[in-house]
Amino acid sequence: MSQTTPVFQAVPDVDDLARIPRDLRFHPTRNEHPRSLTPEQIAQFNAQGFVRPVSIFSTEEITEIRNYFDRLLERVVAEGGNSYSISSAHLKYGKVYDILSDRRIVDCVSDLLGENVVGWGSHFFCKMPHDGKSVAWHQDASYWPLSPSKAVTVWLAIDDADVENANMRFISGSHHVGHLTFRPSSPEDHNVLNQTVENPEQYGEIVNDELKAGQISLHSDLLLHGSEANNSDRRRCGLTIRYAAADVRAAMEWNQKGVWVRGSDATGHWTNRPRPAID
Ligand SMILES: O=C(O)CCC(=O)C(=O)O
Ligand SMILES: [Fe+2]
Repeated sequence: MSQTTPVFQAVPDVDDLARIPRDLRFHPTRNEHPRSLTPEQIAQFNAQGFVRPVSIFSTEEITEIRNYFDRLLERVVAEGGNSYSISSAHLKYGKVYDILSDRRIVDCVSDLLGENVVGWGSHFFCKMPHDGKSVAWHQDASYWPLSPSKAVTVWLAIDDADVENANMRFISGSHHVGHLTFRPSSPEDHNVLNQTVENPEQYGEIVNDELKAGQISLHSDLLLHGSEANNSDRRRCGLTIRYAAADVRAAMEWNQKGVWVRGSDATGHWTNRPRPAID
């Protein structure tokens, strides 16, 4: 297997995505005996499209992760990157691979996606104080060359995230309405990504995803969500970690991003690269 890390666009071209046939319907979770989540949390995921908050890392563990991220960000900025440019990080940094494959996180994800799961994405959304960047209302599945839409994002709070420093916000129940129409974001949106769904509140109520550092939320790839600009003096860093059921097919060579984190991938579609040697 090649040891070179392929380079993937964090945000693929809209026209390229439109050419890929995708089944973007919500697939409810049926799991009578969850291992880590409660039956109520499974029901909440099906009804509302998210589960939150779930405590994963202790104060000591998340402090260590935060210190690691601080050093990584310094390195990346010195090389010309920024606080949003660290993506597909599990293919480059062993420490991020370890978080993506952490048993406690994977137990929760597997309760939602089944016994065979790949982890394929890891992207830091680090809002520096007053950096002016928002994340416009969007559905993750709209950005991804994956089908069917059986994918879940774990948002790990590296810093405490709350209304003051612009936590992520969900539109409860919006995962039931299918793939929504969006417009290309305009410069005034100051969007980290490039799609904007208008009038989100017509699809459900806004829920603030306030999390303490070390906690996660999990959301469906069809759930409408976003976040406002961070107008506080506190940083708001989250690590988004993306998972899919192993029977999901990826186009644009995104299968190369996937590592097996639970069970197996009988078809060998996902490349399952080894842990990167450097942290
Ligand atoms: O961190 C944010 O504010 C948005 C992250 C996001 O869009 C996601 O987790 O899918
Ligand atoms: Fe998202």
